[in-house]
Amino acid sequence: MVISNEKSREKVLIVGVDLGERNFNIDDSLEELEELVLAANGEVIEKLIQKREKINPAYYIGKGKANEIKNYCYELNIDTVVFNDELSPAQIKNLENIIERKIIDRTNLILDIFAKRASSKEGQLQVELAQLKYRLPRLVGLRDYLSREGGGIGTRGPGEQKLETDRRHILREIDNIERQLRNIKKTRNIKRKKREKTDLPIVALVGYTNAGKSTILNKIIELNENYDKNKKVFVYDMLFATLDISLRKAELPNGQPFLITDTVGFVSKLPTDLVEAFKGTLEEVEYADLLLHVVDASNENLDLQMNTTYDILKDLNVLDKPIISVFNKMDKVGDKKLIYDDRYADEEIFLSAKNGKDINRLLEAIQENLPIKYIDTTLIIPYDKQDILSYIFDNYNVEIIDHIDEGTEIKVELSSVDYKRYFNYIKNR
Ligand SMILES: Nc1nc2c(ncn2[C@@H]2O[C@H](COP(=O)(O)OP(=O)(O)OP(=O)(O)O)[C@@H](O)[C@H]2O)c(=O)[nH]1
Ligand SMILES: [Mg+2]
Repeated sequence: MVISNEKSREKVLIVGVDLGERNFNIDDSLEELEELVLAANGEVIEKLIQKREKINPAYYIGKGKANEIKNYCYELNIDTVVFNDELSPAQIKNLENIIERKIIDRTNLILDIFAKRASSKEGQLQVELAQLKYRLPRLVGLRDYLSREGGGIGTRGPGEQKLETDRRHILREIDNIERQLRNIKKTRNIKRKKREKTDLPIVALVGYTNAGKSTILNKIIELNENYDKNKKVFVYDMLFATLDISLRKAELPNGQPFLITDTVGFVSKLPTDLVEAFKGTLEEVEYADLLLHVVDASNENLDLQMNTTYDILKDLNVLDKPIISVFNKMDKVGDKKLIYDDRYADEEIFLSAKNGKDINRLLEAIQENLPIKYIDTTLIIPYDKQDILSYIFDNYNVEIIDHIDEGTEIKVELSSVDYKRYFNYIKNR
């Protein structure tokens, strides 16, 4: 049980149904639900499991069990009851009528967490859209707490703003958001085209929620900021004027510049609607040259979490990219033997994001696995720089365009390292 000192946490009772399915462990699943509740600023006071042959279409659980929950809520001073699956509008309404507490299902809970975490404009719009679509058929069941100020879990939009409750307003808002998203997509395609011209390799961090993706990203950026103090790498700043903020600049030990992007964490039983909604933000994964699959090695459900991530990556059609599995939080593992089945990784690396040396090892692993990219470039090499010209002739297929006053004009596909090295000689840069 989670003990919290924060008085403001909502008191939550969680409920799961065990249908005895193979490959499904109700205890693991509820443990994860408890972590999700915590992430949504709730505190789990009690858990209930009901074994059933099938889900009750009217109440999800049995009607008798619902009455039992009502009593628990009264005795334990529970604010909110969270169910481990998505509930139909009718189930929510019926449960509310009996239990007389706020009823939240797994989908709504996950939407709530995503609403808190979405940071980009697009991510926020996508979450809000998914929330409004979820809410539309459930307005009757969700009663008055939806419109209440500070209604807690399940009532907050991105940035904690209050979500719309009027049906006609919701429909108009859905239209409005969909239009905004179409525009963002257009802009993104234009930006991507610009980026493809410079063609820096992209590394995407993917993995289960709480695995340590953002921590690793921040450590890599920090390391690079330390390098940057001694080096003036104006090239980047210029490139970055045209990039999304979700893509950050970094450099490998050999000087190769690359872009790195964080993604939203995956969770199991991710509602299908939300997977669709998030395909947009996960689009960077589709354009990545290498995936860092971050896993929390200290988590009991390591294998389940890795499989969940791989299922989503399979869905996105990206399993053929180079993948490095990063087993993070090794400081918490101790002597425990890790049991998992990692079919898709090209390399596995074990580390602790908090350790700077480990981050250096990770950068080396990226360097080894990152496919080299070549960039179509036109250079003008001054006549007094014959050494550069001969280096390029020795290492590339070169097409001589012209001999002009400033030097020899050549066309060549440079590796990104050389692109950076000879940046000063690029024509019309
Ligand atoms: N002990 C330990 N804790 C870590 C390590 N790396 C990250 N953490 C902690 O794990 C928690 C989650 O880290 P995040 O970087 O936010 O995880 P994330 O994968 O970005 O999570 P989502 O954004 O929710 O998907 C934080 O409290 C980190 O401080 C590690 O190597 N060791
Ligand atoms: Mg994160």
